[in-house]
Amino acid sequence: MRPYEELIVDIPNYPKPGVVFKDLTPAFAAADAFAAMVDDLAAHFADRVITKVVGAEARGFIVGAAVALRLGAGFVPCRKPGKLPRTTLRESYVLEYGTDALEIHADALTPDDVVLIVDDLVATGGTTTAMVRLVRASGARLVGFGFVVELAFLDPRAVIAAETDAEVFSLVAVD
Ligand SMILES: O=P(O)(O)OC[C@H]1O[C@H](OP(=O)(O)OP(=O)(O)O)[C@H](O)[C@@H]1O
Ligand SMILES: Nc1ncnc2[nH]cnc12
Repeated sequence: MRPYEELIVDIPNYPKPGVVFKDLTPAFAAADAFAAMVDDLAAHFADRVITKVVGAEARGFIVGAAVALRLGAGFVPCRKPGKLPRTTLRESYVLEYGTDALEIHADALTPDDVVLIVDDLVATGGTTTAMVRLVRASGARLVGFGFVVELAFLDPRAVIAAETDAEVFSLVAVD
């Protein structure tokens, strides 16, 4: 078992009844576990020339920025509405426990960029779908997805496959 796996804590009925929340903060806080997580994600994509990692507020920033550093790529944030100061593109999405929208700076990616989307967790695939659409609208080329946790029982791969054939890689699958 990799060191981060045993540090992911299940919180039943958070943030609402019926949801089992996967708390990754202990795995971020342990230096060896955090390093292993970032190294395992980066290693999987190390043979690709990735120019930008795209990640979503807020937990996607923690993993995404670290993976970007390991890959020698830049990091581009997707933020909740109203947080980015310049002209943005916006996409709405549905969460396991609500709805929201994400924005990206309109000039953050160019058609020359090769993009990896990174997040701590994929559940319904709603957040990921919004990021795919923002990357596409930016004109960049999406090559893959790296997730720490995939809630496979929600079948996010089917949702992602409806958008793109880019590779999906997860470190921990929850069936
Ligand atoms: O696949 P989905 O159903 O879209 O869910 C996955 C998203 O949910 C969490 O973020 P959340 O929106 O809770 O925001 P946070 O990172 O600010 O806590 C997680 O970090 C993913 O981005
Ligand atoms: N079950 C869950 N645990 C942690 N983050 C989430 N984001 C969406 N669903 C989640």
